[in-house]
Amino acid sequence: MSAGVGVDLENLWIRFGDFVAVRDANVHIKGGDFFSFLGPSGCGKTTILRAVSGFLEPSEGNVLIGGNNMKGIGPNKRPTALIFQNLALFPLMKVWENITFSMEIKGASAGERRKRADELLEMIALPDQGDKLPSELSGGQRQRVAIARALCAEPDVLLLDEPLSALDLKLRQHMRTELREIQKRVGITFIYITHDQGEALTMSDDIAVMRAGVIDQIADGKTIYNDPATAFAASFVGENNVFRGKVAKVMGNEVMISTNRSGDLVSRVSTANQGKLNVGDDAMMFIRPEALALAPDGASGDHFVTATVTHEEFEGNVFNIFTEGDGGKEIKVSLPNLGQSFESHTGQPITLEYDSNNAVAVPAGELAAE
Ligand SMILES: Nc1ncnc2c1ncn2[C@@H]1O[C@H](COP(=O)(O)OP(=O)(O)OP(=O)(O)O)[C@@H](O)[C@H]1O
Repeated sequence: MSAGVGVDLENLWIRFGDFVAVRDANVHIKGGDFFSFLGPSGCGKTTILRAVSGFLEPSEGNVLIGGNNMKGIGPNKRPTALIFQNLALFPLMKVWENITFSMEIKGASAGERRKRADELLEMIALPDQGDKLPSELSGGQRQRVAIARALCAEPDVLLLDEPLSALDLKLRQHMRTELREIQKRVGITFIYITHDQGEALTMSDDIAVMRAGVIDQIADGKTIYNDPATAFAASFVGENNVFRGKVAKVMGNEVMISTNRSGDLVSRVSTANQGKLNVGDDAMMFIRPEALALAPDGASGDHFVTATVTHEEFEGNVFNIFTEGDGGKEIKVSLPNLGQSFESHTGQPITLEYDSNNAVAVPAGELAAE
């Protein structure tokens, strides 16, 4: 088992002509971690992966693998292996031959190759499947074979470019667990890129949230979900309700934000922004649908929002109430279904309460597209 080799991006800039695809990225990926770059299409994730694998030279800055600067080192000389969405297994080769293709090129004997293939098949939980053809496996099994093939070359770092996106939803969800388990077993560094927040949250030790070439936040999934650093991170990862306004008062790590429609609201300031929100600043407050609750009649104060219910839906595990709130923006409330009866509120005004610890304020900024 490898101790894991770290990867560092230092002041990395990547330009295509005048277009800046990656802007001053600084990332430290710990050896043996499962690290994800998460962001919408076109934000620069693949470009970063290409710079790590050596298929692209950065315009400025450095890529370090295991502390070694990779400048001028070509892709086949780097201790990395890359897995794409398109697996490209050789259809006429048996599974074990596919897995050990890199050894065959180096002249390893059939006996050695078979032994290594069997070890790797064990690793990906597909023992006894080596003599099949790729077409005799399921999509998820083929994906695991592609991983085994990449691992056979004994990379220090495995780079995965949206490897699950061609699979159907159920399989994709199942493969998250599989991938994470394989990564723990081999103990090498995985760098994963995805636009799917569910994948990033379930598998990663740490996540870099990217927006238009810029890394907004690097943290573990729980921190990004509960304590986002920017309006983009708050709105891209998970569902969130946003309230816009100006900071009316600063009270330690809390602020009071005055909004046009909902009055004054009190919120915790996200950790990354503590001390940075001042009176008069444009701010955004985010509250998750599950952090809002129906308030008892006659509630008042600054932990309450009033809104009019537009429609409701029953989703099985939760009952969703959609309301028109601040500036006509929709506010969603998700109440857990604990077997209680739900009274319809459609068309009625309601009051929603929240705990200021579950609300988070950041400077006003760009929101993720809906
Ligand atoms: N060779 C290139 N020449 C010019 N522009 C490029 C080149 N490669 C990428 N880009 C641009 O750089 C930006 C980032 O591209 P990149 O492929 O890294 O995005 P991404 O986040 O991986 O998106 P997706 O999830 O759609 O793959 C895009 O706007 C893309 O058009």
